[in-house]
Amino acid sequence: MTTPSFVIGIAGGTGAGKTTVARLVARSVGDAATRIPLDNYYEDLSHLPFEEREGVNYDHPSAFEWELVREQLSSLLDGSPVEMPTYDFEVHNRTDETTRVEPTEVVLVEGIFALYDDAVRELCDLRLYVETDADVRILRRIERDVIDRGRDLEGVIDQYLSTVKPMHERFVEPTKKHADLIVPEGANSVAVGLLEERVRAAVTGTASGGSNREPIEESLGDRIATDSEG
Ligand SMILES: Nc1ncnc2c1ncn2[C@@H]1O[C@H](COP(=O)(O)OP(=O)(O)O)[C@@H](O)[C@H]1O
Ligand SMILES: Nc1ccn([C@@H]2O[C@H](COP(=O)(O)O)[C@@H](O)[C@H]2O)c(=O)n1
Repeated sequence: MTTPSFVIGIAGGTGAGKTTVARLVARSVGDAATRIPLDNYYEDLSHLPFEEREGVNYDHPSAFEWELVREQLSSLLDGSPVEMPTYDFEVHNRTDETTRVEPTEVVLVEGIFALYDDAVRELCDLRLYVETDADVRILRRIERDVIDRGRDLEGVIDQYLSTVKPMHERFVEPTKKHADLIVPEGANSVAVGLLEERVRAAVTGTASGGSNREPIEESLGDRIATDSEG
């Protein structure tokens, strides 16, 4: 049985580069890492017709099934596999299928609200906030939503102005204060390289310290005291 030893939370605005960072970092340790995209945990809206699902505010924390996120992450950290929901952006709903996720050494939880929920944050050893300017993010999003998510330009712009932008400012950006590290631009090669080294060390068991399950005062306490003694 594998019990994950290193959990990374990757938050940031839409289009910031969270998924790209998570993919690159996960790839560097192959099967030893699992990605948990929080998008898969949008509430099941099967009870609503498509036209109503189209109008939902998907950038409010209440759009997510947090109980399921907490439950499945805890199971993985206890070494048990989970049946992760899957999401279809074209129909604004979960699919009927789930993906079996086995616990691995490294777990990467990524999504706009990866640092929002207290319990989820507590489960993370390293918390990242990917920070990219809003103009770059909207340009990336337009391209992605039109090409990959079956949206039209007018709809993407309307959604951005009515919910995505205000919710980002109200709920997503403030979670930056919970980050241990801020990653500029997304797939920033220096940051990704350092993260790759850190997860490789976690997998080979050579990592020293740096776990946030231990409060900073405890992990750095001696060094802070020594430094202040001059
Ligand atoms: N540093 C970067 N420079 C240029 N493009 C990037 C960078 N990081 C990510 N991207 C691109 O931006 C787009 C959005 O990235 P993605 O990882 O899907 O964002 P998020 O998961 O935060 O919504 C993708 O097309 C990705 O290839
Ligand atoms: N049916 C949905 C569900 C979510 N969204 C948008 O996805 C964004 C989060 O995903 P990122 O990969 O961009 O981080 C979020 O901003 C939602 O607006 C959607 O458009 N439709």
